[in-house]
Amino acid sequence: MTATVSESRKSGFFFDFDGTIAPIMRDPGAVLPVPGAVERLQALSSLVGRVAVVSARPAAFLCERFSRAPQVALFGLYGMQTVVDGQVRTDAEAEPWAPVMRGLAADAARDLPGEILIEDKALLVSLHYRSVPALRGAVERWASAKAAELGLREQHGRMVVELRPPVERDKGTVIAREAESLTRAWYFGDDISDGRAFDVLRCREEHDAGFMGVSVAVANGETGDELARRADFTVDSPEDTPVLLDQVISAFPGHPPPALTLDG
Ligand SMILES: O=P(O)(O)OC[C@H]1O[C@H](O[C@H]2O[C@H](CO)[C@@H](O)[C@H](O)[C@H]2O)[C@H](O)[C@@H](O)[C@@H]1O
Repeated sequence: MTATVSESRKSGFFFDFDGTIAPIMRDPGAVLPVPGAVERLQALSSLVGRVAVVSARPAAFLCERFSRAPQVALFGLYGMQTVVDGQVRTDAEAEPWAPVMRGLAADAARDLPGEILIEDKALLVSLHYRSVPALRGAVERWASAKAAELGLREQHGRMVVELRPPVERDKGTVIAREAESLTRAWYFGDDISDGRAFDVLRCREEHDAGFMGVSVAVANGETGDELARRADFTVDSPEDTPVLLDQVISAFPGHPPPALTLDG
């Protein structure tokens, strides 16, 4: 903590959304940040050089959830979307894939059982089997075949398989770029895709003696303990992330943590 406080303007805090600062629920559209998370991120953003949310959610969804934290940077669809001056910008390399992804969402609706929730995020299609875990194998086989047929990338997550365009964007590439000018970077995540950000921080540390990366895993039985074993710290649930952030915030002189509120 001291190392971060002493180089606060060259420090960054980066957060995954679902399962890290938001609870896991059956209906993705109903998810809000856990109580106090938005306030903690906003408070941090006035103390350090960079605070950002790096998620597979669309940037527009993140804009709604973080409207009360205007200094927090938002990266959606694994970095294929960014928000600049309140406007969502989509990666020029990814955009031409929109028709392919539209067709894919239609194929999924036609081919997969009705219990599979198809989340069509324009440039990313998520196939959720949370309500019928027994269909995991069938969904994964369908997704792999489609990825091979259309030249797409597969990303596995918590009771979900996602398909996306083959562009070089993931949580690791976002963190590598965002942390370039920083000497301290913290990343909080709960899922397989967050491992890429952990890797980038570890690699940068190995090659840059002046850099310190801190990986924080939010434990859960679905991802297993692989991410937690690679983390510097582990918290037990998304609700515990604001508690850890309180410790970080209170390490800054004259900055007691903000009061928890119940509306996220
Ligand atoms: O990068 P993230 O912010 O972690 O987003 C990853 C995916 O999160 C969401 O799915 C997960 O959370 C859902 C809501 O709690 C849950 O129903 C689902 O089973 C989880 O996989 C989101 O719906 C996806 O679009 C994101 O890709």
